[in-house]
This record gives sequence, structure tokens and C-alpha cells, in this order.
Amino acid sequence: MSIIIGRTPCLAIFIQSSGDAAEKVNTECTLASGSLSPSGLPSFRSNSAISYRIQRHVRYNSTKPPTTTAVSSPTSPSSASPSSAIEHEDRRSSTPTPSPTDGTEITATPPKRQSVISRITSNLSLTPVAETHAKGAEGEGSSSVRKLLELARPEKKRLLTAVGLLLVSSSVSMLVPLTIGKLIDFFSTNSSTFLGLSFPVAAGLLAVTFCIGATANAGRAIIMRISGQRIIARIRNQAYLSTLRQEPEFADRSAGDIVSRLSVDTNILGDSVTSNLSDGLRALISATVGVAAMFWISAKLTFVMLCVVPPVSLGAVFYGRYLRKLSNLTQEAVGEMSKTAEEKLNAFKTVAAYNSQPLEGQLFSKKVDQVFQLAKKEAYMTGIFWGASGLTGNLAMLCLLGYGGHLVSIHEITVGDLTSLLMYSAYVGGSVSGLTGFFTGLMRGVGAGSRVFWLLDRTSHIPLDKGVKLPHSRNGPIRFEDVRFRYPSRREVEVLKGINMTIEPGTSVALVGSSGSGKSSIQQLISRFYDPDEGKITFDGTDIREFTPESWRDRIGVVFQDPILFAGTVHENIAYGSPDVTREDVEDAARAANCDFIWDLPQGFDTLIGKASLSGGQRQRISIARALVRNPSILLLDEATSALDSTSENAVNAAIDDIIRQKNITVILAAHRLSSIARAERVVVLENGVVSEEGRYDVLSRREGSRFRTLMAAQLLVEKSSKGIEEAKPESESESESQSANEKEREALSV
Ligand SMILES: Nc1ncnc2c1ncn2[C@@H]1O[C@H](COP(=O)(O)OP(=O)(O)OP(=O)(O)O)[C@@H](O)[C@H]1O
Repeated sequence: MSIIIGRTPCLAIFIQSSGDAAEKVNTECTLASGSLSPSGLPSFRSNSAISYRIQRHVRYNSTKPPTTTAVSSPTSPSSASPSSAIEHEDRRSSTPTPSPTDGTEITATPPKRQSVISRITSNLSLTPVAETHAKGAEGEGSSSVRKLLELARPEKKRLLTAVGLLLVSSSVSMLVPLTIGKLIDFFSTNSSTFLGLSFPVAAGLLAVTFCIGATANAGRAIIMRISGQRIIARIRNQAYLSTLRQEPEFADRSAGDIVSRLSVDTNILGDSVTSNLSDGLRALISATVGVAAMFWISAKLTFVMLCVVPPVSLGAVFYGRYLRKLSNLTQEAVGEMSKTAEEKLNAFKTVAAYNSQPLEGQLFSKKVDQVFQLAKKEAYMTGIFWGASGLTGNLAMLCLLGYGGHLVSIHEITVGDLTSLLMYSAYVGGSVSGLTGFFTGLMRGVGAGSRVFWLLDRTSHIPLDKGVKLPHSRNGPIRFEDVRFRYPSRREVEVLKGINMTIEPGTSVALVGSSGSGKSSIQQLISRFYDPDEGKITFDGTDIREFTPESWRDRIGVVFQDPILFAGTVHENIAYGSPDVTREDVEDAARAANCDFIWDLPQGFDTLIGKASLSGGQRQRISIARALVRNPSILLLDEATSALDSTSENAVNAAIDDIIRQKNITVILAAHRLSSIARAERVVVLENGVVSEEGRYDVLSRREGSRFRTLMAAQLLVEKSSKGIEEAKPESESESESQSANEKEREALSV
């Protein structure tokens, strides 16, 4: 008798309202008569579920790591997937009212579905709105839908199985309205048979059928979700690999945005090709079967229902387009927000030292507000759209009831038939809203897809695999031939205006010049982080652009001004980028870089270190060891001793002296400190983007009126004043050491 208990609320709610009732019917039927709907009634799933995913991710990005709460609706097959409580709540509160007969345009057989996709494709214009660095690469928007579907191809077998299971579960769930109608007639007419069988046999058969439906539905949900996650994992890996292949400038500039593409957009994309596709398919089947069943029960009544379709369909198309635009804008705003947070969290100590927490809070809040404003727009649109479609659905239901009641009174149809018809119309309405959700979800997927595909398809300005491999045995001079260069992000300023110089192999050169004169830029060009705009840099007579960047960089050891260490052991940090080196090699390199402190660490080379768990000087020496362990032919030192105290500086300089003396590594050092500059065999002075002077240190420093002499005099004054501070500590050993280290320079300059 549980079936009878179950039918009452179903009917009552149908009559009350076709829209909100739909979900209630779902719930009531399943809760009250669980055996009636084991395979899941139509989901009536709002596209706001997807919308909430974005908002949820916004929350992840701003405050907490992603978590999924396994709150699943007891009724909706799609809710077999984990979803957050908020998502669930929203899905319930904004449950769409099924628009009863909206199926003619979208309810299509597979070929028609193809035409829907083609229509979408032809209407797309996928240039992301604020994609400043993506201009030109976004033109192939229409191919995004194809790419989106292609993503699902490796999962073809599994997805086909899921579609098979979907067919089974949908067919079973479509039996429900018919069964309820027949049950009403069975009990109201006191008939001896139910569906041509004795009642217990028929009930048993139905129970078995529903169990099969439930199993198929569970299988479908599991397969779809796992395939979706597999697709997301694949896209993430590919997109991250593609990012790593880009030129460094790209990642520097767009880190926050890339992270957002890798997390939020890939999720939307994965959902779009699995859950969304599956929901769309289920909606399509339900709508088709539902309409067919309605025609079979009463063609007249069905025609009445179908009158409401056109306005709702038109609204859905406009809504979908608007949503896609909004989705793109939201993703970009989320990217900006992540970028802001990332930058400030990376410089947390600076923020704290300058008591800038309130200011930073405000700045971030502005970015959050931009995301919120977009979400608000979406909320209004969604509310209006679903409200309107709900009203249409309810009016259609009223027509159906009025006219249907009349047909019952003249005995043209039975009460059971009317009930079945009402249920089918709710199913069809739910399916149509599901199709709308599918369409808008697809639009979101296309929007997110264009951002992810752009990342996947982007070709680096300095492709890692382009060129010939530079053999390790080859060596020769590095020559700058009229090199001109502007940073891509600041095209208006020409940093290098025709640099000409030759650096012989095994020699050492100090690049000298005032701050901003282009010393680091020259080193970045040698590293091929950028390419010159004009002129060329050659190695052993060959333009370095002809070598693969990988093989070229293999020959270079770089020590940056601000050394970066990664979370890991000291050994891992020194061996970073040289996976084949032994512990012995690492220790030798550490010794050469004067990293004595490592032996005093609790676990020596196995001590875990992080970004900031060592002093600046220690970090710099580890990064020198990292450069040396590669056994480089060229060593680029960018202010390598700038963070060191006098003792460490002398120790590192001694190591650099050794390297220079051995004459098998070309050393190019950008330096301000006299003690570093004096070690190089040759000095190149940069001014106004050109080489203004070059020569031996002692020659330049003795030449009256030379630019170098003026520069060094100023530098010596700086060093003298800092020395004065150190001299306040007479017991310091560093005093005597650094004094002797700089004696040579003082004498030479006679300032
Ligand atoms: N990534 C960048 N994008 C745009 N402009 C840059 C970039 N890096 C440096 N510049 C500019 O290029 C010029 C040269 O900078 P560079 O870092 O090469 O000078 P530098 O001589 O090494 O200075 P310092 O001695 O202070 O380190 C400067 O005007 C600087 O503002």
C-alpha cells in the first residue's frame, strides 16, 4: 500500500503548481514510495548548479581549499555526484519550474542535436573580453565546441556504456507516470488485473524493473563522474605542461590567471563534457518519450500543452548567450583576484612590515566585489529567466487541468490517464529545463574551454624544442652584434640600443653600470628568457636562437639576484635541474660555493628547507652551488654577492676567483660591488643602452675622467659608509677580511 500513500502527495502537488511541484513530486514520490522511483525521476536540475560551482570556486580561491561535501539529493540522478551543501541548497531553492511543452525545438533526435550544436557553433564569437595577451590566438572560437567534444573521445567506451545505462534508467523512470495512472484506474475501478497481470505479480515485476533502473542510474552517475574527473586531470596536466613550455615572461605576467584557468575553467570544462552532456542526453530522452506518451494518451491535450513552447525556447537561447559572456567575464575577474592574493601572499613579510593588511584587505575586497557584481548580474538573470519559465509552466498546467478535467467529465479519458498526462508533462517540463541547463552549461563550457584551449594551444615565443641541439663539446666566444631590445610589456622603452661586445670562452667579464642600465637584461638575453628585437647573440659563431633553448640553457649556470629555493632538502635544491648528479657532486659544488654551513645543519644535506628557512647569504650560496653542480660552460652571476655580509662575500668571491682562475668557465657577472668587479678580467660599462667603455679593471680605473672611475667612486662612497657601520664592531672578523679585500680597489682608484 505504500504506492497509494505515495500517489497522494504527487497529485496534490501537481495540482498546486506545475513548476515548484516538480521537484516536490520528485521528493515526495521517492520518499513516500521509494519503490516507485528507484531509477530517479527527471532531475529538474537548474543550471544554477553549475553557476554555484563557479561561486564555490571563487570561495576556494579566496578563503579555503576545495572540499566536497557528499550531500546528494535523494531524487535527482545527477545529484549522485558529490556537491557542496551550498550547491545543493541552491539547486533546491532555485529549482526551475518545468515548462511543460517546450520540447519541440530542442527535443530532437540525435541528428537534430547535432544541428543544435552546429547552431551554437555558428553563433559563437569566443574572444575573451579582457584577454589582453591572448589577442589573435582566440579567433578559432567556433572550433571550441568541437574541441570540447573531442576531449571526451578517449573516454568513448566508458561514456558509451554510461549512455547505455542512461537509456535503461531513463526508460524505467518514464514508466512511472504510466504506472501511477494505471494504479489509479486499478483502484478506482476495482479491476481484478493490473497491467494484464495479477496485482502481486505485476507489483513484483515493477519492483524488479525499478531495481534495474536504479542500478543503471547509479552506474551511469559513477562512470560519468569518474570520466569527468579523468578528463579534468588530463586537461590540467596538458595545460600545465603547456604553461611550462612558455617563455618565462608569460608565466611571470599571468601566474594568477593561469592558476584560475587550471583550476576553475578546467572544472567547468570537465563538467560540461560529462555531467552536463549526460544530463542533456537524459533530458532529451525524457522529453522525447514524454511527448510521445502524452500524444498516445491524448493528442488533444498534448497540443494544448505544446502551445507554450516557442517563447520559452527563445528566452533560453538569449539567456544561454548572455550567460556565456558573463561566464568569461567572471573567470577573468577570478583570475585577477587570484593574482592579487598570490602576489601579496608571496610578499607577506613586506605586507606585515608595512602594516598594509587593511590596505591589502581593501584591494582584495575590490577584486572580490568585481566577481560578486558579475555573480549578482547572473543571479538576476537566472531568477528572471526561471521565474518567467515557471509562470509559463504553471499557466500551461492550469490549461491542461481545465481542459483535461472537461475530457474526464465527458469520459473521453480516465482520471488515471489525466494523472499520467500531468506527470508526463511535468517530466517533459523538467526535461526541457534540463535541456536549457544543458545549453547554458555548454555555453559555460565553451567559455571556459576557450580559455583553457588558448592555454593548451599557445605557442611559446621561444619554443623549447625548436632548433638544433648544442653539443656539449662545442665552445667558443659569446658575441653581441648590434643587439637592440625592448621588454614586451614595455615596448615604449628601448633598454638595449645596439650592444656590441665579445666574451671569449673561459674569460670573465663584469657588466657595470648604474641601476637600470641593462646588466640583468643582457644576462636574460643570454639565458634566452627573451630574444633581441634586432641584432643577434652568437655562440661560437652561431646565433643562439638556432640552438634548442633546452640544450643552450644546459650549458649555463645562473645565480639570480634574488635566489629562489624550493621546498625540499638541501641536496634536492642544489641538484635541482641536474637529476643525474651524485651526492658527491652536490657536496663538491657546495664546497666550491663555500656552503660550509650545510655541514652544521641538523640533517646536513638532507635537512628540509623552504623558501625562507635560511639566511639570504646561505640561500645565495646554495644557489651558486646549484649553478656549479651543472658543470656549466657559462656562469651568469647577477649581483650574486649582493645579499652577503663581508665574510660570506669574501668566501663566495674566493669561490668565484677559483672558477675564474681555472679558465674553463666563461663568467659574466653583473655587479655593483667593487670587490666583485675587481675579480673579473674585463669590465664592460653600460650606459644609455650601449657599451660606453670596456677594458681591464686596473686600466679603466686609472684612466682619468673615465665613466667607470666616476661610477666606482660613487660606489666606493656607498661601500665606505656601510663599512663604517661594520667598523662599529671592532671584534668582528669580517672587518679585517673585507678591508684587505677592498684595499686593491681603493688604491687603484685613489679616491
Ligand atoms: N620584466 C621587465 N619588464 C619591463 N621592463 C623591465 C623588466 N625588467 C627590467 N625592466 C626595465 O629595463 C631596464 C633595465 O633593467 P635591468 O634589470 O636590466 O637593469 P640593471 O642594470 O640590471 O639594474 P640593477 O643594477 O638595478 O639590477 C630598467 O629600466 C627596468 O625598469
